Amino acid sequence: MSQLLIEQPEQHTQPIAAEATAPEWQIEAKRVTKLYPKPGSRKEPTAVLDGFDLRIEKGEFLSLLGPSGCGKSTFLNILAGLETYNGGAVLVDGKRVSGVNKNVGVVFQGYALFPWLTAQKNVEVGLEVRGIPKDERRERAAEVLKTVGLEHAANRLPHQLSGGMRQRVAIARVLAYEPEILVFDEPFAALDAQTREFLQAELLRIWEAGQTKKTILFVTHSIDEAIFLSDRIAVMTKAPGRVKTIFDVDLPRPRDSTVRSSEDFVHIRSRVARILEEEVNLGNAH
Ligand SMILES: Nc1ncnc2c1ncn2[C@@H]1O[C@H](COP(=O)(O)OP(=O)(O)OP(=O)(O)O)[C@@H](O)[C@H]1O
Repeated sequence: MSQLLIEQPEQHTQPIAAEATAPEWQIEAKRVTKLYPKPGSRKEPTAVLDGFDLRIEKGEFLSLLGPSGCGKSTFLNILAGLETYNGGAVLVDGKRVSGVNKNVGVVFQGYALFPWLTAQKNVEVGLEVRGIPKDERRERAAEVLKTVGLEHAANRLPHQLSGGMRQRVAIARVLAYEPEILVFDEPFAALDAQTREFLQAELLRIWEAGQTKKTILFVTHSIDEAIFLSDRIAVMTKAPGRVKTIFDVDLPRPRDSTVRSSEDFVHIRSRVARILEEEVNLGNAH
């Protein structure tokens, strides 16, 4: 008993108010290092991430911006359990990431749909590998296709869908198995500007309507996309990447496209652009 008291003294002395307001970190990256072998050399690896620190709260929408090659996708892949890392720690719900976590859903830029399966079946397949019974699979897939506005296209094959529709199927597939965390790697980069803005608004609508908000890590090259969507934006340094500056996006929610022309939006855009340009220019100087 006395040992227990010695090991946990803070729990008895912390004020209750401080405990109630302490953020609940769902994702924690602490001093993460990732090395890749240099092409042509086995001995000298290159650091892609070095001292990468980031904390994301439960239910938060955080975007990651940074110069090309700074390690954004690398971190996303580490978080999803698709890549290993060499130093530091990446924790999800306080547990070290080791291998693919079924609580993390990933949406990539390429739609990665099976071309021979209908939209409905493409969504169902993700549920099948998770052992969901057939009837429930069918029901859930139809439900999420409705959520993303594609119930009319459920029986179409991917080649019969536009790029934006295909990306909505990819999002539906991930939403169907209800992960708590969603990670997006430039999901709208290949789409035309109009479809891109439409899907950004759709993504916000779906996320804001969720009973329990999912935690989102969103990798993008677009400052406007990051501002429109996010609670916070983390700007990375050039490689070896680490988080350089974090911006709070204090724009009211729910957001619609009118927010893009607001004074606050324009103001934060210039602040983020200045920090990002510093890094891009540093990269170009070498
Ligand atoms: N499997 C790999 N083996 C060796 N090097 C790799 C591997 N994957 C990525 N890299 C290198 O790591 C660096 C970071 O890549 P990453 O894709 O994470 O950057 P990024 O910030 O997402 O880039 P972009 O914005 O251009 O998509 C790049 O120089 C890339 O060439």
